[in-house]
Amino acid sequence: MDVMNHTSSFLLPSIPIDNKPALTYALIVLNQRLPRFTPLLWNHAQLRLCADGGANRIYDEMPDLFPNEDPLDVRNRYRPDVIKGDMDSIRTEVLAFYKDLGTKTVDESLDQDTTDLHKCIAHIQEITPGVEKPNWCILVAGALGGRFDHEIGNINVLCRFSNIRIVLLSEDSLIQLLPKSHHHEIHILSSVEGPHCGLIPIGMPSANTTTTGLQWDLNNTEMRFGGLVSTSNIVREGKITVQSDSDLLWTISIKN
Ligand SMILES: Nc1ncnc2c1ncn2[C@@H]1O[C@H](COP(=O)(O)OP(=O)(O)OP(=O)(O)O)[C@@H](O)[C@H]1O
Ligand SMILES: Cc1ncc(C[n+]2csc(CCO)c2C)c(N)n1
Repeated sequence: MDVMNHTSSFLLPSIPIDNKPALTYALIVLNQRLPRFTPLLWNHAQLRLCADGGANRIYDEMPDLFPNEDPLDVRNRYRPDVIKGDMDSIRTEVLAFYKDLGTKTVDESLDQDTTDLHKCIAHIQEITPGVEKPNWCILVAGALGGRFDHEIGNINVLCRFSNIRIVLLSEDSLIQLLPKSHHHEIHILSSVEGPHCGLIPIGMPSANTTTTGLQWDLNNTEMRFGGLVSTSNIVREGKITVQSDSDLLWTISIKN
């Protein structure tokens, strides 16, 4: 089985040249308080989208992250490529501001069956033919914490688009899906992440998961909700390996 490599190098100010795998990033900003490292993610990304009210966050909160600069300069510098959603949360003046700067806006208010995050991922899929390839990765800022139904909706997007690398981020943790189709090697950047971590079966139990590099490794272990799920685990080595018969969520704490 092929190995899929993972590192959180998007949390570093500059991505090391020898970094493997070398990924191309897109960023989606959600309608939650911006993590402090959002400008970093923005600079790494080739494509930047706001999900509906996420545009208010860029408009209101990016200037707060640069207190010594004129807010207008900051807003002009951080211009999203696309704003997409059902457009019930973006404020009129924010929409007008970014339209004037040339941002593409897509109003999908007729679709009340998928979330704004889902709409943004589907949009990236439409305009980026190679996004399912393993060298693409979509970063989602503001996906965790806040309303529980939104969090679960965001996690459901990981399952719905399980063929695309997607990383859900908040100020203090990240979540990604480890598909059962691969063995996984997670290269830990201990300056920015860990040591707290978790491995969680999603959608169905896992009959068989084996890991190395954790304080409480799994050894052909069964995990299921109502039984064992691996929360409050601790990263012990620089490389974590995971193999499982089911898709799992990997989560690790982000240092501040
Ligand atoms: N509190 C939150 N926690 C996690 N994600 C959130 C939260 N609030 C918004 N989001 C994410 O940001 C996206 C855009 O948010 P927005 O508030 O514009 O959505 P919405 O469609 O108006 O939500 P709703 O109608 O359910 O309140 C959502 O689709 C969701 O993915
Ligand atoms: C069974 C079911 N539950 C909830 C919704 C509502 N909903 C889900 S996504 C969405 C859009 C949010 O921007 C809305 C309103 C639905 N349609 N179907």
